[in-house]
Amino acid sequence: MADLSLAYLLLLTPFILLAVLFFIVRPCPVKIPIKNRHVFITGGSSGIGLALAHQAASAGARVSILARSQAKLEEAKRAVQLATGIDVATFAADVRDFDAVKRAVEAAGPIDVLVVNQGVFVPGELERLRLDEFRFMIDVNLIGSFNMIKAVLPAMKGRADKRPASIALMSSQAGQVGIYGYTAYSASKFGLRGLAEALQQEVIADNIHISLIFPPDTDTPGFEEETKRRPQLTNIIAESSGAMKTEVVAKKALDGIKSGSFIVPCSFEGLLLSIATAGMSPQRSYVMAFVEVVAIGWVRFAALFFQWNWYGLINKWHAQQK
Ligand SMILES: NC(=O)C1=CN([C@@H]2O[C@H](COP(=O)(O)OP(=O)(O)OC[C@H]3O[C@@H](n4cnc5c(N)ncnc54)[C@H](OP(=O)(O)O)[C@@H]3O)[C@@H](O)[C@H]2O)C=CC1
Ligand SMILES: CCCCCCCCCCCCCCCC(=O)[C@@H](N)CO
Repeated sequence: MADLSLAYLLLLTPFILLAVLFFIVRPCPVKIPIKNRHVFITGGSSGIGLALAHQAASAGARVSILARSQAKLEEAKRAVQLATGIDVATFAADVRDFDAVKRAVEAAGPIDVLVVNQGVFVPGELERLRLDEFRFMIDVNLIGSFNMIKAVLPAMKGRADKRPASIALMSSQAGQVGIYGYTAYSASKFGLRGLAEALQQEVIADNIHISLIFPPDTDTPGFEEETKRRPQLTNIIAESSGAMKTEVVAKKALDGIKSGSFIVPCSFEGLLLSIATAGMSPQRSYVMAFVEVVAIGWVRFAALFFQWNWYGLINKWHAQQK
């Protein structure tokens, strides 16, 4: 009799766990509507940002894009107009210049979905990177994101439309695990995670929801430039997660934003990496929370195998250099 109830309890454990998680996941699940809302994308003139502009416009959003080069902005505007028949608003500003950003944001009007996507990457070993190169990455990727969010928040909080709003940050898988050749880049992208976790607590009462997107290598114009000077070992290690098409990454990102997900992986390896690095991040989905709780030990085991493999590759590479 006692044996039988023990067996029942064991069988029931996953369901009990699922039920508990259903009630405790916070912040609560949310959907972010895109149609007829103002989506503002930084770095929207190229690569992932431009693909996002296309897809958001097709989904019926009012789209604004911001970047430095007026010429690239105009070209992007024409491309979206040609493909979708929709006009996007363009703003030329450098995210490092808070006053310029503030002026652009004020001219654009209240924003419902901010996608902080601008980013620069200069790969190279710390010893070889120049001082201005690592500062450049921290300034554009991290400080620039602070500037954008600080400029956008007041009007976003005061929006007339009280429906859920979103701030999405474009990190990278190199913002979940440090990778050879990416000291400064990884630091800038890891920084976004701290910013995102803390900010979510600060803005939840205003019905604003944060998403952090973690793409692997993606075939953008920026990436094409990067590969010209990427250290061989960076290439070898990054190949663990392959390369993705820009449109696919943009779709994953937009779906993640719409579903209000805090962590947004873009591929299967990305999903494993997100479980391995779940840490103390919020998780709104009780199903994903269940997967994390059940799988985390084995995924950590897999992660240690990746490290074993990477250090093996590094060793081999150095042996070949001799
Ligand atoms: N491609 C990849 O392999 C991956 C990319 N990512 C991240 O995704 C994001 C987009 O990357 P990707 O599409 O490849 O980039 P691209 O280089 O193709 O485009 C970058 C965009 O950001 C803009 N930008 C750059 N610097 C500034 C600045 N200081 N102020 C305002 N705008 C700026 C650029 O316009 P302009 O130069 O005119 O300012 C351009 O619109 C980045 O944050 C990147 O780190 C993450 C993982 C992988
Ligand atoms: C169980 C654990 C599974 C782990 C799989 C891990 C794979 C990690 C590979 C990291 C690749 C980083 C690419 C960065 C791309 C990027 O941001 C640059 N292209 C700059 O744009």
